[in-house]
Amino acid sequence: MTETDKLFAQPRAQIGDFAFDDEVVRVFPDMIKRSVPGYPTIVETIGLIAGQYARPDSLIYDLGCSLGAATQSMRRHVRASGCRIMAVDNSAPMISRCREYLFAQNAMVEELTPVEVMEADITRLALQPCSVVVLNFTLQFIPPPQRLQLLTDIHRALLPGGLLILSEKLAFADPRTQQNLETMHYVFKRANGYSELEIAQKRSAIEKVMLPDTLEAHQDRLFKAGFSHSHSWFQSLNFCSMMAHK
Ligand SMILES: Nc1ncnc2c1ncn2[C@@H]1O[C@H](C[S@+](CC[C@H]([NH3+])C(=O)[O-])CC(=O)[O-])[C@@H](O)[C@H]1O
Ligand SMILES: O=C(O)C(=O)Cc1ccccc1
Repeated sequence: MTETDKLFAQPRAQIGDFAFDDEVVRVFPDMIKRSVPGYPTIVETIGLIAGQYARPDSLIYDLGCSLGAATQSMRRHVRASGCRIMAVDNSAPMISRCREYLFAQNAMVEELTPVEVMEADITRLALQPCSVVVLNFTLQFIPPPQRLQLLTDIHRALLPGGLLILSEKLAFADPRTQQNLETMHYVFKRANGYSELEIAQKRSAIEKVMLPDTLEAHQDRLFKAGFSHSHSWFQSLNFCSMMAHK
């Protein structure tokens, strides 16, 4: 069983930068569900989309896999023969718990797509030819100057007809839109039991390490990286998921 997220419940004298350490890993499933509107739908639908685009005998990457939620969904939906999923994250505690969860899934469900779990920095990975790549709320944690290179590397590794699924928190150029959706995101968190203090302290912790782009910036960058076509397929408040075609 996973714990309830109370990480930011007590007042802190100083708020350090948010990191995917042991403390966060212990509460992560609860934290992400209560913080990201639409997360369960996005995870389930990533499985469906991957099932449609996975080619026989090809690789699927889940980059910044955390506890492997998207990987678990894809393993249930991908039916193409000879496919293998590579789940990658650079947080050692995430990776070790991700392995436990996937092992538990093996025992419960038959005919799952095989997975390899890897502790690595995705900006330094030599990507192999693949049919599907998932960046489910990962790109927003990559330093902005490295984002185009990562997408270019992903585009190069994708096979013809390959697909990138990219989910992100969005920023909005129009100040009223930004304000409205940011407020509604706080309303969502309040409705999920987070206090004003928890919301404010978490905000300070992530503001320097998680830097959202606008949808337009994402689409321009995807185009520059070589993708021929991209569009969003889901949005709940300021959280969005896109697909980009090779
Ligand atoms: N350079 C990097 N290399 C590898 N991993 C990284 C790097 N930078 C950050 N990460 C990893 O990216 C993940 C982002 S969480 C993804 C949720 C998941 N996709 C999910 O479907 O539940 C999103 C969130 O917490 O909002 C963390 O596990 C980091 O360790
Ligand atoms: O909590 C937030 O405000 C977010 O924007 C999403 C989030 C979810 C989990 C870890 C870091 C950020």
